[in-house]
Amino acid sequence: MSDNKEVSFDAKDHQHLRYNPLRDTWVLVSAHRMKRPWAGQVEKPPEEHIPRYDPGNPLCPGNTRANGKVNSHYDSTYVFENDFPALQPDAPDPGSDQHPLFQSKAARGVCKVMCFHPWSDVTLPLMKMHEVVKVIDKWAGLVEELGATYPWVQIFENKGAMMGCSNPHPHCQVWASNFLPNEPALSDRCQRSYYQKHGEPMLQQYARQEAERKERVVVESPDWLAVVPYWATWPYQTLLLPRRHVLRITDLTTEEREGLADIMRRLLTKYDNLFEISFPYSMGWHGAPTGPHLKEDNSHWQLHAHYYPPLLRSAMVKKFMVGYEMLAQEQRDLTPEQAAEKLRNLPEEHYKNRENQEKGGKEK
Ligand SMILES: O=C1CCN([C@@H]2O[C@H](COP(=O)(O)O)[C@@H](O)[C@H]2O)C(=O)N1
Repeated sequence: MSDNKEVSFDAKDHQHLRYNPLRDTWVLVSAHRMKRPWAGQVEKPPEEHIPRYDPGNPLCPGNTRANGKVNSHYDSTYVFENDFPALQPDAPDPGSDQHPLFQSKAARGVCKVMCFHPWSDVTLPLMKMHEVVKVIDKWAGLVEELGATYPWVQIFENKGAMMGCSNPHPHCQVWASNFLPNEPALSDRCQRSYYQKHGEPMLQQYARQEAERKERVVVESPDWLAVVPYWATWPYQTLLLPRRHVLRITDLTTEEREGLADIMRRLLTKYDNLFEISFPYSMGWHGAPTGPHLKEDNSHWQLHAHYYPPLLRSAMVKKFMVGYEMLAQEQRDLTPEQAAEKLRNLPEEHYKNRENQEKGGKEK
C-alpha cells in the first residue's frame, strides 16, 4: 500500500469519483486501467454499402410502410406516425391500486418517425448545411406542435445497428408523453435546486467554466460549445450547449440554428473520423418541459443535447454498461480530458470526403 501522502494526485493515473450535477450521481474514473492489455479485436468492420434508394425500405420516399401507408416522394425531412407506437393518444386508465407497492398511472402520447433526408446513403455530417438546418427547424416545429399539449417531447436518434437502430436511413424519433419521463424529471429537479442555490442556470455557468478551462472542449463556436462533460460515463460522450440562456429548441434564433447545424456537422465529423466509420450513438435533446409547464417559470433550465456513443477502443470494441455499472455505479477508464483531447485533435474534414478526393486524384 503506497503512502498516499507522498503521491500527488493525477486524474489520468489515480482512481477517483466525479459528480454529475445533472443526475445527482457519481461516476468512478479508473484511468490507470488504460494500461490494461487489450486482447480483444481491433479490426474495422467491413464498410456496409447502403444504397441511396432501396425499394424495400419503408423509410424511403414513395415506399409502402408496414401498415400499408405510402410515404410521399419527399425531398427534405419527412415525418410520419410510428406504425408500432409505444405511446398512443388514447388508452383507458389502469385505475389506481391503493397499495403503495403497486402504483400505476395512465400513459398517453404520440410517436413520430422523422426522416432527415430522402437519401439512405447520407448521414448528418455528410449533409449540406441548409439540409441540417431543415432538420433543426423540423425538430423545433415538432416541439412547438406537440409541446402545445404534451408536457414532454423527446427528440432522440438511435444511430447504427450497435444502438439497436433498425434502419440505416437517416432518421430520428420524436415521442410526446402526458408525463415527464424519469431522466428529464431528474434533470429538472437538479437544475432547479442548483438555480435556487446559485442564482444562475447550472448549464449556463457550466458552459462558461468549460470554455475557460478548455481541457474538455471538443468543438466551439460563438453560439455553441461541445464538451466531453467532466462527469461523462460513456467513453466519448459529449454534451452540446448553447452559450446564451435558451430554454427550448423552439427559442433558437435563425442564426443560432445555423450555428447549431455547423457545430453538429463538426462534432459528428470528428466522431466519424475517430475510428473512420459512421460512429454509432444515441442522442437526444433536453429542454424546459412544455404543455402546462409553458406557463411556469423555467428559468433554471438550459437547452442541451446528450450524445451517448458506445465505442471505446476501436470500431468494434464497445464499452459495456453491465456488471459493476448496473449493480454499483457507472465506471470509466479513459478520462473525459483524454477523450476530449483525442476528439479535439481530429481533422474537421470527413474521412469519406478525403477518401473520395484521393480516389478522384488517382483516377485523373
Ligand atoms: O414500416 C415501418 C418501419 C419502421 N417503423 C418505425 O421506424 C422506427 C425506426 O426507428 P429506429 O431504427 O430508431 O428504431 C421504429 O420505431 C419502427 O417502429 C414504422 O413506423 N413503420
